Amino acid sequence: MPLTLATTTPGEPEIFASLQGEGPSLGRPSTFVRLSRCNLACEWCDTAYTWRFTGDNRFHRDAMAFERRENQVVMEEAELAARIAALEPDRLVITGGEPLLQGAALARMVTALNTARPGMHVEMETNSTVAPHPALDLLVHQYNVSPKLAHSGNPASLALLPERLAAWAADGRAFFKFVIAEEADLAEVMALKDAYAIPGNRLFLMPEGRSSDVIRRRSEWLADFCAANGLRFTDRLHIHLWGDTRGT
Ligand SMILES: Nc1nc2[nH]cc(C(=O)O)c2c(=O)[nH]1
Ligand code: SF4
Ligand SMILES: [Mg+2]
Repeated sequence: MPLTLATTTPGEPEIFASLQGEGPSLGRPSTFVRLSRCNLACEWCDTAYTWRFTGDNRFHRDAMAFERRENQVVMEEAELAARIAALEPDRLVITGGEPLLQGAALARMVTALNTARPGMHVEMETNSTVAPHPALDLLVHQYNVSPKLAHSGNPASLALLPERLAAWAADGRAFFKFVIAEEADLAEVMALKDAYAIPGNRLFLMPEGRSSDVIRRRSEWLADFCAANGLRFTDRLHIHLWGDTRGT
């Protein structure tokens, strides 16, 4: 089975070289691949074009519906590996949507990539709910794990899976990245940190926002909270640089 990618414009797969805008690798030149589909539905999702297709009426604050045909493109693993190998960065960020939903195909793609371009650093963005396919797990250097809090609108029974959270907490490759919109979200993070013994040096807080202004406003109190509690702060560099646009 090939991979289903998101698109920048109809028919064009979302594969691009940029700077990692979030988390422990912020600022590093990286090639991004965005896969389509997600098993969650966050109210403030900034990539709803990966999952909120016509007929899907799960709540989203923009209530946008996307035509599946214009927003998905299917690609063979070898073709994707060749496109990544042809770009400059020696780091790959696989994102979505929820990329681990396509774990077996991703394992085949990264295996091909390792032949075409040995030494690539492979970083995976995930919403925390899907166990990595065992073959893929052997090929990933870093996970950026973003469990979704109550303000995402997802029921905790879908978004916060104890077995998964415990597994990520125990994996030194996994960096947690919580999206924070309100000060009320902080108590929820601290409870998860305690419950799963997540070390502060692997726990990032990131302001929710799709514009520089909103991110800046929330950063003021969020950065103070991080400093006072031994947690890491991450900006959303790509939003400041390029705004909320596909392919950046
Ligand atoms: N530059 C850049 N950095 C990112 N880090 C995580 C991203 C994502 O959408 O998962 C992302 C993205 O879309 N662009
Ligand atoms: S988990 Fe990520 S891709 Fe899925 S709905 Fe939430 S923010 Fe969007
Ligand atoms: Mg994003």
